[in-house]
Amino acid sequence: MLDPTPTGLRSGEPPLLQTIGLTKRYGDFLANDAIDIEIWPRQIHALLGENGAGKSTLVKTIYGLIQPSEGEMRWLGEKMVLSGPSEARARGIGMVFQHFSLFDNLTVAENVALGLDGKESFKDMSARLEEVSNVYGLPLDPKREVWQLSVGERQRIEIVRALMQDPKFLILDEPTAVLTPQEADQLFIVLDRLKAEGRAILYISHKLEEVKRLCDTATILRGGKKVATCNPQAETAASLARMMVGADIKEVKAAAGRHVTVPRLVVNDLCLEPDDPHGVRLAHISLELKGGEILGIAGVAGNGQDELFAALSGERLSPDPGTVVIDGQAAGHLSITQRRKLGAAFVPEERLGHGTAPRMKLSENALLTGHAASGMVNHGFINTAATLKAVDRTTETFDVRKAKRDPEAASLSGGNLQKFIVGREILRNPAVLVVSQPTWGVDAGAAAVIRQALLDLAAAGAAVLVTSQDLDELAEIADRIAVMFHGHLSAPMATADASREKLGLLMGGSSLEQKETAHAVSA
Ligand SMILES: Nc1ncnc2c1ncn2[C@@H]1O[C@H](COP(=O)(O)OP(=O)(O)OP(=O)(O)O)[C@@H](O)[C@H]1O
Repeated sequence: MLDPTPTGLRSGEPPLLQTIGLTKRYGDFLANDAIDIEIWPRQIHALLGENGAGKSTLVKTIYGLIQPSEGEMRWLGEKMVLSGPSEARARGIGMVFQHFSLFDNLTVAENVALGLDGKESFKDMSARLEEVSNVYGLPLDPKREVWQLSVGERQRIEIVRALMQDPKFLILDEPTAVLTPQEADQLFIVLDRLKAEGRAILYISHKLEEVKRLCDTATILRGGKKVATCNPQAETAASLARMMVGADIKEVKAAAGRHVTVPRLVVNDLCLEPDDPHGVRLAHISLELKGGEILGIAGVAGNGQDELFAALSGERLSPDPGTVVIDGQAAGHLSITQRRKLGAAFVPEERLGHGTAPRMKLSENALLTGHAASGMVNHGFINTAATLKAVDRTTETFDVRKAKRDPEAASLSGGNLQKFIVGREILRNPAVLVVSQPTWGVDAGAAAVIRQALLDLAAAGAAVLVTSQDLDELAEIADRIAVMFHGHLSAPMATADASREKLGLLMGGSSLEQKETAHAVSA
């Protein structure tokens, strides 16, 4: 194994941060088991591991959010005990979380102000916010309210807020999980710049190709223990995955000769005004999805995907029932529960709050979406055993790792919660599944399990609509791909014809015809 310590840094200088035997217990469960890690300036250090391996636990300890059960941390060689994140920030440790800690009804600037230590006036802080966001090429309008922003823009707030504290060491928890390829490229430029400025970065990601491209060293956790330190550039994505999982990852395979049947989800000329002034107007959306098919919807976040999800799921009703047809029944005017009774299932993009109620147990969450169409409620009484059985089935099939049988949703690691939500809906055997970002934050092994389950669901006759910003994911599972831009949906094309370039052009709003005409004229 290569020595990941940059040359020249060993001569007497202590690492910026060092953990020695760092351990975190939850009851009998060891979330982190005696972890030693060294963080050096001018390095992008990857922290890799399966869902539930203990990555977030480790970085939360380093950021002072949780107290270690044993072991110690050293900052520039001196013992460091943190009573909370403000102490970590005071030393120069910044963190960008996987789940955003933003208040929806406050503006960008108000949110940033709340996360800072309040030593400057609001006006000065707003000016600095604009300056930092411009310097790093992460544009933000300080006056916009957060609920109006796409997930990618929300993440930008978190990053700018962390940069405004001028950190020496920045921790990023799965920063590209919700970004488009272009947004991710922009972020990599920012990270390279931060590294060149002499800062250290700890980078959690499940995207192994991007880790190989970006990171100088990697620490790999498995089951709460450190299992390896390596130079990711000298590894392959497959060898990194093997170290994480301890075994090879199965390939996703579509069933041969999948039977395409009748239309099960039809959208007819759906036009919908947004319910907020900055939302996206859905403009004449039509699509037809047959049983046995997977249709992928690509697009930059904030182009109407959320509005389309709301119109399909029944969170927004349409005045014309015929705009959404589920299994031959006009459903545009029906509620979520009524649509579920028709055999539809929905997985929204946001896991906490939208996909699950964070403070409720998994069984209670299973009941929230499953009560309409399964045996969880008998004559008005909740069948607790049935709700627990649903949790067990999901947990076993989708390998959801958790500390006890029926924990609160919020206690699950991000990827495990996603496996739970997607699994819960797939196991209901829906006729129609509408799913947004199915593998957001999910590790490579679990992503393969979820993608395979979507393919199997289609093979069993369901119509599956997948919205994803991950073009590789769509290429792997979708039969056809359409692109959303400014509330319009392009005509779906066969996945074999959907090159990254064609999709990228549509995602940027330029029509292919225009491009071709321009080519013809200039030729
Ligand atoms: N407050 C808590 N109470 C009980 N168990 C917890 C708590 N927080 C985390 N855990 C458990 O500790 C384990 C490690 O979780 P952690 O969030 O650190 O994993 P992770 O590697 O970051 O996973 P992911 O990639 O899914 O985000 C998980 O099994 C999780 O259920």
